Amino acid sequence: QIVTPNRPVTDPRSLISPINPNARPVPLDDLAVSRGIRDAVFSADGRRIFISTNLTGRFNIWRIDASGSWPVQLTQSDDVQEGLAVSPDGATLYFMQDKGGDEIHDLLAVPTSGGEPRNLTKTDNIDEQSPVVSPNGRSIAFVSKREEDPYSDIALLDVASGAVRQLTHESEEGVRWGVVAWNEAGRSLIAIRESAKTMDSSVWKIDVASGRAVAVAQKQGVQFSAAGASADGRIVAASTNEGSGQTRAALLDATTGKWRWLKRTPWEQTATDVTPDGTTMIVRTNEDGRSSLSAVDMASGAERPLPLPPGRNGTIGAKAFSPDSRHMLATHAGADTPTELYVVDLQTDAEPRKITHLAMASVDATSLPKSEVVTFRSFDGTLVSAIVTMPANLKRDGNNPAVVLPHGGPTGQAQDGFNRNAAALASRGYVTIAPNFRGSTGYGSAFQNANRMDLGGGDLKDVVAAKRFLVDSGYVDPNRVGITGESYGGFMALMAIGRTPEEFAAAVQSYGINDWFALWKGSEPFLQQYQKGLLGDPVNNADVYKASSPLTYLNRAKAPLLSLQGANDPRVPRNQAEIVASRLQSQGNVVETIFYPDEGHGFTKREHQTDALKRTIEWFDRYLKPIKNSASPVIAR
Ligand SMILES: CSCC[C@H](NC=O)C(=O)N[C@@H](Cc1ccccc1)C(=O)O
Repeated sequence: QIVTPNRPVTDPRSLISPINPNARPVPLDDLAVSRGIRDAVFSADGRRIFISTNLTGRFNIWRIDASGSWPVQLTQSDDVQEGLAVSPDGATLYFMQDKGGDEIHDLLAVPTSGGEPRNLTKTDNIDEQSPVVSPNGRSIAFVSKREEDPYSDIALLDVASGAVRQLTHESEEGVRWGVVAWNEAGRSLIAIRESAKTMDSSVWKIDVASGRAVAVAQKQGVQFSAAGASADGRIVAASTNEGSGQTRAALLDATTGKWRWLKRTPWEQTATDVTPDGTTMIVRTNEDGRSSLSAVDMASGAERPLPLPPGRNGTIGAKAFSPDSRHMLATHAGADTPTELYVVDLQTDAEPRKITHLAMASVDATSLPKSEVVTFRSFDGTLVSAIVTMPANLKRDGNNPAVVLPHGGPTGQAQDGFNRNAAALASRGYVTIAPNFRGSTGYGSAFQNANRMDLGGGDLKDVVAAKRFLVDSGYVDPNRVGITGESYGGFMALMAIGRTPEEFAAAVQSYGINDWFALWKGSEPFLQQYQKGLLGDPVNNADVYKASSPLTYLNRAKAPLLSLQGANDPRVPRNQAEIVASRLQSQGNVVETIFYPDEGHGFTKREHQTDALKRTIEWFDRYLKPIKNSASPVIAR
């Protein structure tokens, strides 16, 4: 049994389908057309906000007045544009862009008044990401990774000449650097160095002139991160999992090494941002998938909760603040509330101002199903939490269909925000459950590491325990439960139909892993290190790779499978889905595979998002819902 934050176990019979005369299936086109946000920043004078959003079906950059206005489109492209950063003189907006989801980004610049974007890097085999502009506007710090390297570095771009200087010189496989903030009026940078293999991370201060890097917080087996520093660079807004294994935020005195902790909580607490004046640290507390924000005075340590409604709350972008440090951009979402952008006043308790209206009018809290966080004991007694989205107007008669939604990563977490699949399914009568199986983040390092060398073992048993929790509620028919997920969630769906063929009656997997060894051979070197961290060395641990691969169990699969796959996916390439399809076809199983052109790891183009959502719902309707006028399900089991 793995120790996680103590919380009460939920009685499955306490789940209740509410009576709601307004409840109706949310139109799938309306759900798919409801826009998302990838990034947002204030302009240099604080009067405007730049947002990367897909109003047109493509993630381009739009400009609005900070007081609220009709959005003006600044850039257009079929490719995703994000990583926004504004020059201090307010004239230029920097951003990053890849090609068809290939994850090899360039840095670009566009005049904030509009005009032709200029490609600043133009490198086909170097990924340049996450620009952060120096206080004098002359340099841009960014993360740079050559395609063939198993590590990434920080580099500086001289804005006037376009010359690039490498600031760090990493040599350890699987290590990547990240820029946190410019410090000491531009003389130094605060940076993070993290290992994809061990997940250790450390905080560094880098002298910009000499490139000399000094560790501010570093220890083997420990994660340290930082969000920024006070104006004099002395107090660092930091987080660490040292000791308990659970992440805690603190104010770290970089000169004495002394940590000043916030009030204790068993839940994951992370320093996410520091205001430009260096006085206030923003902290996000993630209580079992529900996150809240607070502002902490960096001199006194006094903490003040920010008045966002319960749900999934966070800051957005590398620079979430107005230049006067008074206002902050935050996102809020809930099961019945699609993600929107808010301006929070850090000096008053005024209600945050919603400045986007991204959702269609029909995607609205009066008709959308609600969620609740539940906890159950898994096979070995370990506490596992999950987000249940419950349809309205169900009878507790054990006849309803359900779908389990495992998340990606595996180092990730299902959170109590807006989930398109959950909203579409639950508004059509499916009970959904998104379990935080072992391997998830948010419950401490012992839980996070508990599926290493055992992918699709104990974590799959947690997923099956989530299904049984729903069945024990009395609402769900155990023979009408499906499973769907993306990436690692797709892997879970494949593993589930192969290893536990009696449990799931239909599956939809999106860009999931089928064969870890084949994936490792074709992966770029940095991802190879992440995989080594999860499964060990592929040659010495060939048996672990085999035992953890769905391919090993597909001969036992019975459930009809729909696979959705980006044709350009650089993380889980299309041949993973092709091999699943040919194996299942040769066995006579029902299998259908759809490839989306110009898409990488995740579908970003509206027509593909719409198609994927519609096919997913149709698949489950076909295989999990009873034939009209008949009591038996469509598939013979
Ligand atoms: C430090 S690299 C992290 C990779 C990332 N994991 C996040 O938790 C990721 O891309 N995971 C994929 C699954 C995957 C795992 C290993 C190799 C390729 C893909 C995901 O999105 O679930």
